[in-house]
This record gives sequence, C-alpha cells and structure tokens, in this order.
Amino acid sequence: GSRWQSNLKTINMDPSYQKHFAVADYVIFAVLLAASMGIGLYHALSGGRQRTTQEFLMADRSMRCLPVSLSLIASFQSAVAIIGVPAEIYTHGTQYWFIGCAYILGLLIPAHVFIPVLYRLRLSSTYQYLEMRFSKAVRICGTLTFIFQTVIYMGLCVYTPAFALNAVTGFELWGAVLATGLVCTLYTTMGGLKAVIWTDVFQTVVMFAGQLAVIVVGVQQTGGVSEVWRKVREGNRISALDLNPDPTERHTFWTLGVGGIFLMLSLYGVNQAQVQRYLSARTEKEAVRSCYMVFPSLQLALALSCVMGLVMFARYCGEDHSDKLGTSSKDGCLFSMCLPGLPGLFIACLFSAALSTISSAFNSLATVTMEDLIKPHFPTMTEARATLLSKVLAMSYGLLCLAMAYLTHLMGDSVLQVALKIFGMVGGPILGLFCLGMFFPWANSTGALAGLGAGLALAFWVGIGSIVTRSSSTRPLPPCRAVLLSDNMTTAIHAALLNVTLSRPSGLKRFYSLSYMWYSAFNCFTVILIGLIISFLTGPMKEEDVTPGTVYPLLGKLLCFLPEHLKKKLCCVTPLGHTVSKTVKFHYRMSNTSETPSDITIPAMK
Ligand SMILES: CC(C)(CO)[C@@H](O)C(=O)NCCC(=O)O
Ligand code: NA
Repeated sequence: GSRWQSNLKTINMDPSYQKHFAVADYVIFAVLLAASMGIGLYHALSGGRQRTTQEFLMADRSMRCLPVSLSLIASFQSAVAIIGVPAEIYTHGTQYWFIGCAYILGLLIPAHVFIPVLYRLRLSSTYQYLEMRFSKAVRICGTLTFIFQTVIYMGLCVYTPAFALNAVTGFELWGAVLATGLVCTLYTTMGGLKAVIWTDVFQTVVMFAGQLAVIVVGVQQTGGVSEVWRKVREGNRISALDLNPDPTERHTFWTLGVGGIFLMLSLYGVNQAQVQRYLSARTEKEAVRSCYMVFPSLQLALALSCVMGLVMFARYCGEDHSDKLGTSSKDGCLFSMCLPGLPGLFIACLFSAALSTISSAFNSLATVTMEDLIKPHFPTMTEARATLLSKVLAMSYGLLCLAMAYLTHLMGDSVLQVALKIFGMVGGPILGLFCLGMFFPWANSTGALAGLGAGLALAFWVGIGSIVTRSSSTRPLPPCRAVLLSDNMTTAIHAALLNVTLSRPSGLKRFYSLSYMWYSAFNCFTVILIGLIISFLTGPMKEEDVTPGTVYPLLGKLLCFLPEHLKKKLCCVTPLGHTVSKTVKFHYRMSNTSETPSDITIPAMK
C-alpha cells in the first residue's frame, strides 16, 4: 500500500469531490469510447477488411507520416505520464523537464541508424532482425523479453486511469479497468493496426486538448500567469540545471539528458510498438520524417505536463488540503479533476492517453507472438487462419492485461517511477542486444545470449535491490512556504529526511541506489560488454558470415580519420560497405516466406 493510494482513497470518501462529475462529464467520456469503437469498426469494414495479416498487423505498409508520428507519441504517453509527470514536478520541482534534452539524440539516432537498418530488411517484427543477425534462439529470447516488459507495463497503463476515475467519481475501479480493457480489445481486434494508428491520432488530440484546458482553467483560478509564476518561485519549484555527476542522484542533467537518451533509444529505436509503425510507413523517407515530427510533439507533451504540475502547485499549495489529501500528495495534479467543469475532459484525456498505449501494446504483442513464436512453426498456415489467430491473440492479451492490472494494484508506488524502471530494467537489455548486433560485427549468437542473460540478471539485481532496500534517493521539496511556516512538524520531518538522504549509502546499497534514469544505459552496456567478451572467447563472427544489411558501420564512421587498411584490420569496415555497394543478393530464408521474398536487393548503407 502506498501514500498515493491512501490519498486517493480519502478523496473518494469525501462526497464534495464527487458531485463535480456531472452528466456532461459522463457524456464526454462515453463519446470518447464510442468514437474509438467507431474508428475500429470503420477499419474492420473498409480497405481490405482486415483479412490479411499484412493489413491487420502492418497496415498494408501504406501509412503517411502525420498519423504515424502522432501514433508514435501516443504509444508511450499514457495516463502514467499525464498523472506522473505533473506529480513529479509538484513534488520535486522542474528538474525532470531536462529530459527534453534527451529527445534530440534520442530521436535523431533512431531516425538515421535504426530505421534505415530495420526498414530495409522489410521485417514484420523487429525480432526477425535478431534471427537474421544472430540465430533463432536469440530471436525467441528477445521476443519473450519484450512480451514480459509489455505485459507488465500494460497492467500499469490500464490501472492508472481507472484508479483516477474511481478517486474522482467513485466509479467502480474494476468496472473501469474492465471497460477500458474491453473497448480497447474490441477496436484493436476489429480494426487492426490501421484502427490502432487512427484512434491514436484522435486520442492524442483529445489528450493535448484536455491538458491544455486544465492548464488554462487552473491559471485563471490562481489569478493569472504572473501569480502562478510568483507562487512556484516562492515554493522553490523552478529547478536550476543540476550538474552533479553522482549517478545515484535521481534526476540531474546527466541522468535525464544522457541516461534519458538510452531510454529514448530503447523506446523509439527498437521497441516493437514503434518499429511496427515505422514499418507501416509507405516509404523509408516517410518513416524518417515521422520520427522527426515526433520531436516537437513530444516536447509539447512534456511542456504541457510540466506546466500542469506547476499550475497545480500554484493553485493548491497554499491551501491546506491535509485533511483531504495529505500535504505532500504525490499526485497534486489529481486536484485538477476537481476543477469545476473539467473533470470529464480531464478523465477523457487520461483515458485517451491510456487507450492509445494499451492498443499499441495489444497489437504489438499479437504481432510478435504471431510472427516470432507461431508462424515459424506452422509455415503452411493459411492467411485466413493466421489472421483469425492474430485476432484471438490480441483478445487474449487484452484479458491478460486485466490480470496484470491487479498486480499493479498490489504494487503501489509513484506510477511514473514504476514505468521508467520497467523501461530501463527490461528495455535496456533488449536495446543492448540490438546495439550488439548492429554495431559490432564480431558479436556472435552465443555472445548475444550470454549478454542478454547477464544484462537481465544485473538489471533485476539492481532493480529489485533498490525496491527492497528503498534506496532510491527521493528528497521531496517542502510542500510550500505557507505550510512550512505554520507546521513545525512538517519542517522537522523534512529536516530529518534531508539528513537521511544526505548521508551517503555505502557498498551494495550504493549500487542499488543507482538512479533509475541510468538503468537503460547501464543494462545496455552490460549486454554489449558481456556479449563482446563471450563472442571473442567463443570465436568472433567473420565478416563474410554476417548477413548483409544487418550491421550499421558505426565504428567505421566514428573512426573515419583512420587509414583504410587500419580500419580493415580492426574490422571496422562492415561487410556492408564493400559487398553491398554492388547490390548483393540477399540470401536469407525468412521463416515466413509468404511475406518476404528471399532475394531482396538491399541498398548500400551510406
Ligand atoms: C517515455 C517518456 C519518457 C517520453 O518523454 C514519457 O512519455 C514518459 O515519461 N512516459 C511514462 C510512461 C507512460 O506514460 O506510460
Ligand atoms: Na498513449
């Protein structure tokens, strides 16, 4: 049980907070669900009517960059971010905003390194790459790791908005979880990836509109922008750039701006949900362009949620809500739902964010299960059968996510931190696997497997260690001046907290208190390091054995100042640079030959 949950339970018990959810709010909410269902139905009945896996899972590879880019933002922007980021700002100040710096390289690298490699191989699942580069075993391990990550994350995503709705309206928690899960399962199952992408577009717009409306009304009620600014300054919420190099410091420029790049790479570079969208674009150029277009929208999403945290702080910090919500509520933003006239819109915003994430998860899970785990064993399966099975899979994952929501219910922590920890602990090793394959031609299959195993083991050691010892150093800022002056008790508690966290932990405990913003980078490097060591011990891959098109000449590019013969000696010139310039025939028997002809000409990687 956590503070967060008990806080919410107290709102729930106060009837004055519930009367704000009027008929109009229910109508907004119902319209959102109905519109999403409508889009699903439309795509079930139009186009190819979802009769092929090519359409159901790949949207016929015909999408344009605008819907793809909006859908790319929607995938990892769920109610977790809508509630968690403002709560983070409310409690700890604006330091988290610096994660925006990581978006630059975090999107440029996927656009110019990962997309070209993956798009040109014409994959259906990103894990096909692992089989081309390494072996079937690596592919299956990668797929299982991804399924594990997504299923846990999905539970968190379904649970969070249902919890908020329950807090505001007293709406039955599990009823809301069930409704979200069912609506989402239905439109995903009916309309396939096209429905997922087009509902994402609609839901992203609702999400932005809801946040903007809450901010505008919040500013108005506080008494204008300057008043908000004065209050957040007074409350010490505007953080300066923190350049402390200590890796155990939770949020600094280094953890957010540098560690965040690896988080972004694992989400926007190699995550199946995103790669599937790049692959659904009609050309590689459209895919790259959509990745570029994510940048401004993601900055906007970040800015909106950070500003919302500040506005909520200005609006509520001076008031004493301790009787209802506790003074240092992690979820100051939940106050916003009590704003007159807005709870419906804000709840719609939360559910939009959640639905668009869950639907991506269902569809990507159905895709990898089909492409990586089932099709290779039943190469003769008919298209109709495969499509039906994909739909059954999307549905089953929908039901599984309800079970996962219950798991989240038991966990209870700051939702944003839970999400970022999952991304780092499980997404980091997967990123490492892809980097090992793409940038290091010597890496072999044994090395990859050992690397992934070691990466996951270390990730869980640190991750679970930090949960058990509770050693992530959180040092919430004092609620606000008014409260500090009036409440000696709070002052005393904060002084005690400061003392505790200022005394540095030692030994293993210090290892466990590694900032979760470093998890992705740390786990990625573990996989690469162990992967390379084992590869060299077991006999590194030879240039001519590496499947053409699977290696990106990163080292060759980084060491471009070296003379050619030296680079060749270091094996920095990838097989691609030489052989593909003459457009080699690509001899690789795909496990699903129906979709990918075995002779593809791969353009040279320039
Ligand atoms: C994925 C990032 C870090 C991208 O800014 C952000 O959207 C975020 O913190 N997301 C939290 C996870 C979620 O919203 O489900
Ligand atoms: Na979303």
